[in-house]
Amino acid sequence: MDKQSNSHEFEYQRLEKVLKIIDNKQSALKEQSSKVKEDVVELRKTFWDDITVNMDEMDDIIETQESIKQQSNILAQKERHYGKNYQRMKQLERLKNQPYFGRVDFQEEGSEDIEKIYIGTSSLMDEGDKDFLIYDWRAPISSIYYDYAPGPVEYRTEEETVQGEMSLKRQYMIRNGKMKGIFDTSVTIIDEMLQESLSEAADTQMKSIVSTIQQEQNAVIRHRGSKVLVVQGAAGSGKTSAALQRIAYLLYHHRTNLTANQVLLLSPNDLFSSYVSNVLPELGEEPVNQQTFHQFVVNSTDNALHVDSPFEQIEKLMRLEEKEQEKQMEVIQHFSSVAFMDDIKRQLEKLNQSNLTFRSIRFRNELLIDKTEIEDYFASLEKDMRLPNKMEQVRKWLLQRVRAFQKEEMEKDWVLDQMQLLSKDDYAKAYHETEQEEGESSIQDEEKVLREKIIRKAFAPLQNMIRQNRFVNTFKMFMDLIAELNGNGAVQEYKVDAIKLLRKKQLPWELATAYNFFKGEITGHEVTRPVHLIVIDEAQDYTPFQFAYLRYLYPYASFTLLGDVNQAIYSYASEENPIQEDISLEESVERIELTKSYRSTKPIVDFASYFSPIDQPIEAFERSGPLPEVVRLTKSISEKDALLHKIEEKQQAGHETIAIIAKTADACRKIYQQLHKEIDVKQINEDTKTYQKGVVIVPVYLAKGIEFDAVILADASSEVYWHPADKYLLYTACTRAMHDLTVLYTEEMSPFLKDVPKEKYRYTTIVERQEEES
Ligand SMILES: Nc1ncnc2c1ncn2[C@@H]1O[C@H](COP(=O)(O)OP(=O)(O)OP(=O)(O)O)[C@@H](O)[C@H]1O
Repeated sequence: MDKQSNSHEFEYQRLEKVLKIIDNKQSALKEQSSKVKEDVVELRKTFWDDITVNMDEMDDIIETQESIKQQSNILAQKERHYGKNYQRMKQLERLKNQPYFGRVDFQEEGSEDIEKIYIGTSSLMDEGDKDFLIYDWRAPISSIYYDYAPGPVEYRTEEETVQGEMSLKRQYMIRNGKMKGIFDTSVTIIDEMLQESLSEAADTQMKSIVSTIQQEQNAVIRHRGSKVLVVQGAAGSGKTSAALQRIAYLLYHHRTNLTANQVLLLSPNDLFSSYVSNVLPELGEEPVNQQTFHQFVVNSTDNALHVDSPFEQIEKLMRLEEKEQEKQMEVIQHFSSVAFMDDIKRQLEKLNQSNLTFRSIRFRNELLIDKTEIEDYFASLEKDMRLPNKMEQVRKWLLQRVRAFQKEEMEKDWVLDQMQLLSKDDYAKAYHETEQEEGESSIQDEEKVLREKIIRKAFAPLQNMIRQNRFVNTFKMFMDLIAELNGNGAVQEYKVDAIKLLRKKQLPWELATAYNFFKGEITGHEVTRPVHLIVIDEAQDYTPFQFAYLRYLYPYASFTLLGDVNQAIYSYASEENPIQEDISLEESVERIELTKSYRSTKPIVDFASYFSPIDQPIEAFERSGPLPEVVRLTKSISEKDALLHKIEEKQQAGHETIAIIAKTADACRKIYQQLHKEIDVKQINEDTKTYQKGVVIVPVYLAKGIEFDAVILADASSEVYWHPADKYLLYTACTRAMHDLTVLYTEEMSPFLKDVPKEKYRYTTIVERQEEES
């Protein structure tokens, strides 16, 4: 082994050398960029100078067009070049802070040489652009760093599997370009770096985990093969982190056929979206299209509808009495199933063979085309044609009919009346138009132009209405479908209330996906952009119907689903979700399980594991911390005082992000009312867009996917968390804590907490502060 190149001295010198090269590259790039910028400015200024505009003959026109095109191409090329330089500059800036974080010495089978592979967030070549000084973490060879300890190793490239021997594996802690630590490891990735990273305080933005990716996470990130990858991962096992790294990995490896705008990342709420928004840019990638499923549904539904959110659904449900709640759950489950989707398909089949509900077409309060005429035309179309194709025919036919009306309407008096209202400018334009077309302009020609203009404008809304298929009343047909539903007593009862809501143009969440599916099957689904990769985080919160809908909309896209069956907070809504093992998906699906939990300290993971609703392996990363505290509030202390006391305690312990988690928005509001005059505290609701440090009050379902230094669970009494579905909420709430967990209750603790052995937590009773202090 080459002792010299392993010495720390060598590493310090190398770091200096690499930083110098980065500096040089930056200077060169700056110079190049300012040159390109000057070129762009100059080219924009003189764009027309190099073009000879000649419109005399057809040949001249073509030549002129050609030369404009060429000139635009040169400009676009230079602008692209400038954009690329800018991106590279940002990459170099990041490398300056931390050029690399790992090194492996690798000898390929059959080769004499041992290569020193340094790994960082992006690659760097030497001055002559011959050798890699740093390999991008996504390069094929970099995978051995994440997958192996020193010894025999292999990695896959697009073409082959390369085998060899790893003789050294080293980690560097480099901050602001300064070497802070060097660690050699003989097992997989050494824990020191991970320990350091996990012991840090919670941040308002998620960090990339590129330097400490674990082997099982690497399998998720680099997975290829099946079109659907399902990741079941314990709370805090790095699912979201791995999902974002996977997107960065795929964008890097499929540069030519996958761009950021072809990726759709579905996240649980806006707060979460903002929390993770920094990771991809930090990895040097463009942000991808990120939406909640609710936004996704709203975007493709009728503008006039109010679509309830899943949070409204859960809140409504939690407000109901036990018996009513059971009924409503039954109803929601009915509408969440793939069986209901099949019902809709059957209903559509029937509609296709009979008729749809159309709206008559009117213009200026006059009936232009009666709905019965549209019905007759629809009925005359070939029976076997699919509904969206029939609708296209109807659309074309209607537009044709409208064009004929336009001609008739041209001569009417109202057009003349409107002409009087036109401006001088309009008249002047009409004059020029006719002059250009006819050579000279006559009053009659001008009037014709002006009449056409008025007609075009007047008919535009009608044409839009036809293009947007508003001549077919999908919403009314959907209401009819709901009204005619068969189903058990609960569904029958529900129908009545649902119809009332629908009449008010309010779409309950349990019907929202179904309506979009129904509507899309009639008028065509609004899939505006090509999407090649869909990543669904918190996928356990999707109903089978919702997932089937996405698969149906994007049959050619690859899917990565990440979730945790134990955090199925909508288990109220559906007993099934796409993360479950026994869910049968049509095609081949590969599953990866992440069992190690990184977020919380070992005592917190151990504590929560006793009330995880489903028996799933979870292993805590060895990080110590205080035992969770379970506190009974006696009658002598108010909730307000108890909370203030606990918050102060956490602040004194140095925690910066402290969450008071309650079950419902109502409970959060009450707590906020009690505290906001006493301390600086923020209430998080559905509309909260950004995550801030400090003390926050948040309902469990909005704390999903996020983490806090300390969590205080406001009221874990038996009357709050009692239903089997509450167990998921309790588990989700407690696993948000990184370093410190406190659970308060009054009178009797939740039955789920009673399953935790006493030695797994500190049990205290809170008494009034004055008493305690005296
Ligand atoms: N390999 C790793 N290196 C450093 N930190 C990690 C690693 N894996 C996970 N973490 C950290 O653990 C925490 C939890 O990660 P993440 O939020 O991705 O987990 P999750 O599985 O999505 O959690 P949950 O389902 O409970 O919301 C984050 O702070 C993340 O940075």
